[in-house]
This record gives sequence, structure tokens and C-alpha cells, in this order.
Amino acid sequence: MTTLETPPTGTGLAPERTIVIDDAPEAKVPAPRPATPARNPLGGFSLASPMSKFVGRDIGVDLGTANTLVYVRGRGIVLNEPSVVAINTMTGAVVAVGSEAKQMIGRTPAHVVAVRPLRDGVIADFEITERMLRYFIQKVHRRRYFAKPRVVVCVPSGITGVERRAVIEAASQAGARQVHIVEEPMAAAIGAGLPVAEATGSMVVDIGGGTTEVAIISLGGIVNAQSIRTAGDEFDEAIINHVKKVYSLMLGERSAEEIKMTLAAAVPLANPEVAEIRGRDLVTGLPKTIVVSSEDVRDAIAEPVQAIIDAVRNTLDSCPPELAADIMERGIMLTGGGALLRGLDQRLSDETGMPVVIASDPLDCVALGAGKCVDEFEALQAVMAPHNPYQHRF
Ligand SMILES: Nc1ncnc2c1ncn2[C@@H]1O[C@H](COP(=O)(O)OP(=O)(O)OP(=O)(O)O)[C@@H](O)[C@H]1O
Repeated sequence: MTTLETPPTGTGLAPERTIVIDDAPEAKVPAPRPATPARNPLGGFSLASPMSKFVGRDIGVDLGTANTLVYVRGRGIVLNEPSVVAINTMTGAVVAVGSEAKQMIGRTPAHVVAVRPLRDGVIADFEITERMLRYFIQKVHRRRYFAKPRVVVCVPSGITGVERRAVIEAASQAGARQVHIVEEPMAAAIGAGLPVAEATGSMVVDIGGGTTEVAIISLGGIVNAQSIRTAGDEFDEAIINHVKKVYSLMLGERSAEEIKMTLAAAVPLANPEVAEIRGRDLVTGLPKTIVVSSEDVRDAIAEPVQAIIDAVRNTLDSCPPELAADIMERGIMLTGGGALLRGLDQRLSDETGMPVVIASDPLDCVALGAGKCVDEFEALQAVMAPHNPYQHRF
């Protein structure tokens, strides 16, 4: 039995303060991954790109709603931090960024707010996003280089021109010499090792914190895509609302995320699990303990899970028959943190009749794809260019 505790307010603490839950494991900075090997998994592209004089400096950024990952050319993924910034509201100063700031959510004194500057995959607070990016870029470069880096940033495929422009501006303000955009599903597919350049259909479903990207890719381009603003955050919200409605218990974001990771499933489990959750009773304001089962949590997240399944089905419905046959053979690749929701692969497979595979590093795929675009920049221009009228130099 897992114990999740949330102390009451009325004690002066914010309701979502958690006692037992540790910071999410993905908040830790990983050991640097080896740079992408010099093979050519994309098949159709020549990888004979000349070594640029800027080797080691250019970076690929997965600017995610939940996590930001930075890949440095020649070094691999060197930074993986929650997309959270703590700000002192009296002075406007940044108090903490990343893991340290995430730990502060729900625990800050009145004059400090812990903010997630991206919502639904796009920039909700431009200035804070820019400061966060600047901090991360400076952190990975450790002042070793004087010139500004060339930056490849991943964005959801469904964002508007204005939202795209905001990402480019934020990256340039944060110190990029040149900003290139690659769409998240394309980056996820490349990072998952799908043969995106070949004349065969590949399907990727990237379930992040704010958006789910569904795309069918062939010959280096996106044939069909759907981006919905339903993903991991929506699961958390559904759990908070369910516990509030059924048990009159107030839960915070971090507790809900922990419940999702430990208890939630998209299919009935052979051995249902339970967890004890302590929180604030909405009626009495006093601490209360409830026992929640995995079945309970499955009901809570049923709606957002169904929305993702519908997006996959809709994309498949409008898929050219030849590509559908390829996908039938090859299967659907699941990437992003949401791919780790228990039983989601099985549920998707049951509902679509297609084989479904979870990528080996689902949380890293987008950053690895952006990294490959950086490592093999000249060769992969084609992947970026057709979808990218906004390649900017500053
Ligand atoms: N084991 C798990 N089970 C369920 N969900 C998980 C698990 N591990 C991580 N997640 C969820 O995955 C999401 C983060 O995934 P990811 O880092 O791919 O998103 P992101 O790139 O930051 O978001 P976006 O692509 O929407 O901008 C969070 O909602 C997190 O709670």
C-alpha cells in the first residue's frame, strides 16, 4: 500500500503541500547520454554533414509543459528539469528554476510563487519562459563558449503562428544565435528511431504534460497529424476533481501526479491496488485519510484517456490506405511521459486493432529527436524546413 499525505490548511500551509511524496524522479539531472551514434536510422538522408566549427555548442531543446530537456551537440542530453520557475513577487527576482522550483510548488511563502510558464504545450508566460530558457542555456554551456548557440526547439504541431513566434522570440531573447523549429511528433518519431525518411508509414503518439501529438509520417514529412490539449496534466486535474467530488478531499497537483504514476491504469488491473491518501477535508477543514483504489483512479481519468484514443482513431481514419497497411505491420509508437500510464498501450491496441509499442526512453524521445537535428543539422534541414517557415537568424 502506498501512502500519500497532504496536510490540512488552516495551519497556514497551502492545501497542496505534500509531506511524504518525494520530488518526481524525472526532476533529477541525468548523467549525460552519449551523443547520437553516427549511423543513419533515417535511411534516406545523407549524414555526411561537415563538422561545423560550432560543434558542441548548438543545442536541441524539448521545451515541454512538464519538463525541459536540453541536448548539446556532441554531448547528448545534459539537462532534464521540470519547467518550473519560482519568482519573488516583491522584487521580481528568480528564486529557483527547475527541480528546486518544483519542490517549492504549494510550499512557498506569500511573496514567492512557483510558476509553470508553459501550459498546454505553449508559452503561457513569455517573460518567465525566456528567463527559464536563458538559465538552462547558460547552465549547459557553463560559460565555455562565447558565441551564441544555434538552437533547435520542438513545438506542438497544432500551435498557431503567434504561439510559434513566441517560442522563437523566447529562444532568441534567451541567447540563441539562430532558432529552428521542429514539430514535436517529428522529433519524437526521430528520437524513437522510426524510419521517418523512408517511403513507409510510421505512426507516433507523443503524450506529454500539456499536449498529445498524433502523427503519421512518411518520406520525411507529416502526412496527417492531430494535436489535442489533453495529456498528463489533464489526468492530474481529473484525479483532483474526482477526489474532491467523491471524497470531499482537497489534493494538490503533485499529489495527483503521484497517484497517477503509482495507481492509475487505462485498463482494469488483474490485481487492483489501493493507496492511502491524506488530505484536507473540504467540509471540516481538518485532515482526513481516504483509501483510493486503482479502479477508482481509472474511472477518474476515463474521459481524458478516451479523448486520446479518439484522436488516434480520427488520425487513422483519414490515413491513406497504403500507409495504414504499413502502420498495421509496424505498429503505433508511443512516446512522452504519458506513454508510461499503465495499460495505455494495451487499451490503444484493443481500440484500434493495431500493434502498439512503447519507445524505450519515452520521456527522452523528443529531446533525442531535436538532438539528432542538431547533430546532423545539414542532413536534417529537410525534416525541419517543410514545416518551418520561421527559421530565424538573429
Ligand atoms: N509513470 C508515469 N505514468 C503516467 N504518467 C507519467 C509517468 N511518468 C511521467 N508521466 C507524465 O508525463 C508527463 C510529462 O511527460 P513529458 O515530459 O513527455 O511532457 P512534456 O514534454 O513536458 O509536455 P508537452 O509535450 O505537452 O509540452 C507528465 O504529465 C507526467 O506526470
